[in-house]
Amino acid sequence: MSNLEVLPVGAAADAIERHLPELVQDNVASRLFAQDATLWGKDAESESAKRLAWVGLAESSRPLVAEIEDLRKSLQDKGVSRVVLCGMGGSSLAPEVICATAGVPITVLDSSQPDMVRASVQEQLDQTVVVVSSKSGGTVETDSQRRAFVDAFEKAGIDPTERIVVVTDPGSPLDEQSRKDGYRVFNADPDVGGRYSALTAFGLVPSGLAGADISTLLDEAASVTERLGADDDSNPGLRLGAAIGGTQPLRDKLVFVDAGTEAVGFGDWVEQLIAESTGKQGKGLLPVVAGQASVDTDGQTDDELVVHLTSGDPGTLSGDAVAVSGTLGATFLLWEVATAVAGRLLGINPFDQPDVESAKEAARSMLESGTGAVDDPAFTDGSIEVRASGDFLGSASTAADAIAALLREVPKDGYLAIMAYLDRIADRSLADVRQLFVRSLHRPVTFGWGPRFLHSTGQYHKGGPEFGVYLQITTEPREDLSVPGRDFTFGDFVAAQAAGDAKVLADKGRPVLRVHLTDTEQGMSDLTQAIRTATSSHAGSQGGS
Ligand SMILES: O=P(O)(O)OC[C@H]1O[C@](O)(CO)[C@@H](O)[C@@H]1O
Repeated sequence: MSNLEVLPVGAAADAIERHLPELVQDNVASRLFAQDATLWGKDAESESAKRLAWVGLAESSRPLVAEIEDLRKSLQDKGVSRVVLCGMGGSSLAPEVICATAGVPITVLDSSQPDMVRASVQEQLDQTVVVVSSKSGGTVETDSQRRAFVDAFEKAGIDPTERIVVVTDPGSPLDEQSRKDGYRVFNADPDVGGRYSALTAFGLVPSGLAGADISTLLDEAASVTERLGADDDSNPGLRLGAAIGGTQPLRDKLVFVDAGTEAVGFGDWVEQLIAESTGKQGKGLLPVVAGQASVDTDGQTDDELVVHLTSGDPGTLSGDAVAVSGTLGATFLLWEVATAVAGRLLGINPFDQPDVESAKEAARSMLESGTGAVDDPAFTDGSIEVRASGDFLGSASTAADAIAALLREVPKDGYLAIMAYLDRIADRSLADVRQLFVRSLHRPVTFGWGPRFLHSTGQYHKGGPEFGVYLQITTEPREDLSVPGRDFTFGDFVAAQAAGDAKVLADKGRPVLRVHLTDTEQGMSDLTQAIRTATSSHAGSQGGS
């Protein structure tokens, strides 16, 4: 495989032709690799100045390799071979892709859903090392997961400081407390933001401990650093940035299709990078992670650009699309450059996430007051409680009618976001409903597991264009779980996160339908049936298939 290829057709090719001369003339690539913070305008300068060190990680992360490999060996000598990663968004998405692509096992716990936490905490503790990753050290999901593991190790008579490794920024509350308590701490480069941190300790420590070849990953990024920093119209980073951020009219939905890439689950990583970097000030690009679903590309809409993730020859491309191939390390760096370039073309700061805090604040206040997550349902249909913001429900009295009413709210340039606060391993079949909605709506449909998506597309939902419509799915945990040392349980917390996010969206006037499953198994079956009924009636009403 070549180490990096960007092949555009249609609107993507036009965008490159239109923008490349200026990007080259303005020395955007060389300035980016010189960490020039002025590339995104005055307002973005102070944030950008402390968020550009990712351009040099292929070299600056090199010393970590030996440290991580030594630690892996010493753990293996003690029979510790199971790696669990506790972290959200940029603190866990890259290791998940690196390990899946390398075919090495890792358990990524990026949820506050009690059943998921319990499953991770209870399994093979005697063989487990836990990496607790948090740049800020303040993410409540990660802190709660850490507390659960410390408690479990202590109850099993295992010294937590022997089995928990911390990755965080120097000087974070987590850094100071962990060092004081005697934990092994890896500090990450503080001048790299979470979603750009794939090649920092956040990406390398958990992946290296799990057995991935992190030295080669850095070699792959190093091999393309010169090309990506060149003020040249063959620069794949400039080309991809122009393709995704410079179409006219803007194709602001990027449909990521797995077209043979060897990078397993790459869409989930690039989704956070693009959504959280560009979705703000009412603008942004919405990643739609379609996997291998051709239904998303059969009826490409005029605001979609298809991104084929390939491992080489993409075959004959049609429509408005771009094919991208490359080694994993090279492709991480390519997309980071492309997102920074697209941010310049879109006129936004690609390094802040101003709207994420609003949902965290809403969740905190609900936890403290113990209200909000339990407002009365509009009605209950069997095992499904139905709540809605706004008055779109009308006379709906069944879950199917409520969903059909929500579908009628999707604007012609809008999208539907499904946000499922369930166990993404045990309940993974629920993700299949996305395609039913795509077939019926013929509009982009995203599916995110909660609370994981809050650290990815969540910024876009709240700060991006106001044409989203939201279906939130929550459930009663099979069994709740306390958070040691806190006055709330994981069940309280995930309910408050869902209610808080729904409130922030509703306060922005967005249509939000909240379906709560009072029994997970029965509820998933009833909900899937209701979705089938609603999507077929919606398709019928549109004269569609
Ligand atoms: O690494 P931290 O500080 O726990 O943050 C986790 C994630 O939450 C966010 O800060 C907000 O979603 C992301 O940018 C980040 O990757």
